[in-house]
Amino acid sequence: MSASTSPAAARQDSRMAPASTLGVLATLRRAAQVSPELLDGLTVTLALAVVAATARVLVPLAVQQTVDTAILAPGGVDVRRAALLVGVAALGLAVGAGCSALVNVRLFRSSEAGLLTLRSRAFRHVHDLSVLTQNSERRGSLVSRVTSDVDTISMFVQWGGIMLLVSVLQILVATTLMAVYSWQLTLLVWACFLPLLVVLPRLQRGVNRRYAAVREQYGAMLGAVSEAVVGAETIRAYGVAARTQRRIDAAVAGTRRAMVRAQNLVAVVFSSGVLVANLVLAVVVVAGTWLGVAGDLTVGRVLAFLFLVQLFTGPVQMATEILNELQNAISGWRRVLGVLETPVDVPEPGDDVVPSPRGPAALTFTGVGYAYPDGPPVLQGVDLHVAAGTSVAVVGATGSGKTTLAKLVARFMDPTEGAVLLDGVDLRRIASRDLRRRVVLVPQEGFLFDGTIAENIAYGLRDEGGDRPSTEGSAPQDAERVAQVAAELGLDVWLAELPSGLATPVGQRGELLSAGERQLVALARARLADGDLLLLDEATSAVDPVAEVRIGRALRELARGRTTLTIAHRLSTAEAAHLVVVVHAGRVVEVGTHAELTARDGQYARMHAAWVAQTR
Ligand SMILES: Nc1ncnc2c1ncn2[C@@H]1O[C@H](COP(=O)(O)OP(=O)(O)OP(=O)(O)O)[C@@H](O)[C@H]1O
Repeated sequence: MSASTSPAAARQDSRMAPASTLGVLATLRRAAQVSPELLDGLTVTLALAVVAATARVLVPLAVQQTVDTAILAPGGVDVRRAALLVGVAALGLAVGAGCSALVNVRLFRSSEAGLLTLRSRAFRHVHDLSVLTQNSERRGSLVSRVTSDVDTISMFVQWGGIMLLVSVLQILVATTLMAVYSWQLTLLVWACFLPLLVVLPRLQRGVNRRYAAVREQYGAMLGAVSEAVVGAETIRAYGVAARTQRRIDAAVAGTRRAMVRAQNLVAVVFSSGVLVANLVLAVVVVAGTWLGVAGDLTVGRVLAFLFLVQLFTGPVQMATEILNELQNAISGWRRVLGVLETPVDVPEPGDDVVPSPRGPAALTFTGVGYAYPDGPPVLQGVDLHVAAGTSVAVVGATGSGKTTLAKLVARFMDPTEGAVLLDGVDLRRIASRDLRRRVVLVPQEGFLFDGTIAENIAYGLRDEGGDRPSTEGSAPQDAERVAQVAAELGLDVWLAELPSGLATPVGQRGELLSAGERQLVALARARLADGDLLLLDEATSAVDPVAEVRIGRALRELARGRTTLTIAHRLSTAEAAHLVVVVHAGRVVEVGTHAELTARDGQYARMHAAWVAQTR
């Protein structure tokens, strides 16, 4: 659990202004608080950058001095002085290059360290956000905040920030030197550049907009292509290849159009920079010569001006480009800081924490109500007691609130009213490490990771310390335990049929296994996790009769001796449970044994009669 997710941190976060409303400086300040490494040794880096920028002005200075005081010296060419000046300039340039390299290395180090902290804090926080927030926030955008937004920031921090500084410094130093040589010519140079300074930022914003359109079109193209690949079977089965092709062609054409539009504008921006630079050179030559003839300017100074103008053009163009990058980085920072500020809605207990030791688990709902954010109540006034070691089947129409009930027990979110108690203790007072050890949820579609069956089962292993499940399962004792639970659940016959048994790869999300086989792996994983309270969301997907028998056997074995709450989609599960709970429109409307409820003329009796008529 990261420091940022403690209740105190969350409270502190909620007192601060949200990141999305912060100005540029405030965003940078807060970013520096989150990643203090970014400021490591910044003063030295800045000093080195100043030296590097100043060193570049040495060439024009040396040219002027060499021409005016060595080549055109009153007593004839002074070779020694010329050599000395060139030597000093070369030395200065070498020192400048060294400083520049050091600046890069130092910036790279501090920014990598800072961004590592930022990325890992953001990732851990995303992980700590409730399942609810992750759903509503769209997982994709959360992932992009942790990856591409941090990359945008990284681009700016590693390159843009310092280049902006160096560019501005270079412009200042070059202007100062130009002013010393000739204020008239300096004014002329600035007069030529000013329109560019006004127009460039606008053009640059246009370029940004057009590149945003390119990214959008590119995303649409990727979406169309990947959908066609994933849905290849359906496309072939329905003979809609031509239609799909047209969609892809349109997306490709859209990307091309957007790209051409963006590139056209880039060409305009680039050419206008070159045009102005050349224009300024011409102006300097003409005006410089004129001033020279009038006796106001030496040959060396005119030549130095030509070099200085070169030093001026690059930074002007670069600074506008970097200012844009700064805008992107600032919005990236705001988004990442926004993630860090999202309060954790299932906070860890504070001082009121109560230990929850292993052992038979009793579950109680007292006056539980729940509404999803901005939604109507989906559970109301739920009172229920499940005795330790018993099995409960929750039944009800689709959308009645069964899964929500189970999610509250797993503490994916907290009830908006009332409380859920484990052995009489409110879940909000139980440390998540204890809760995860005691409550194990088997979702309808257990997620399988790319790896072998054994590795996937081993996700159920817990470290001795408690909460971190082991993913390797490679230690000999782990492999033994994996094989043992597989045997206990009666999976050895199935595993023996597979080419590599437990070492069989499952593919991404388990796509190499059938739906029934994936369930078997998920059940073995839950068995290894060995909780006291089992939450089973019964799979609705149909499996073949052999798999059905295997799953049934594994389920019975898994549930033996544990408190079990099953969201039952098959009424046969309800028949076998100790207690049946009927949920209707968010309320518990009937509770009793199967026999009791069928004897009543209630909702369960009607559901059961309909099911019997359908299946038997
Ligand atoms: N993440 C969510 N955000 C907003 N509303 C939700 C969310 N999940 C479920 N709901 C709503 O809550 C209600 C209860 O849903 P729930 O999944 O608990 O029903 P269920 O009985 O498990 O249904 P099913 O048998 O189809 O799985 C539904 O109206 C559903 O639309």
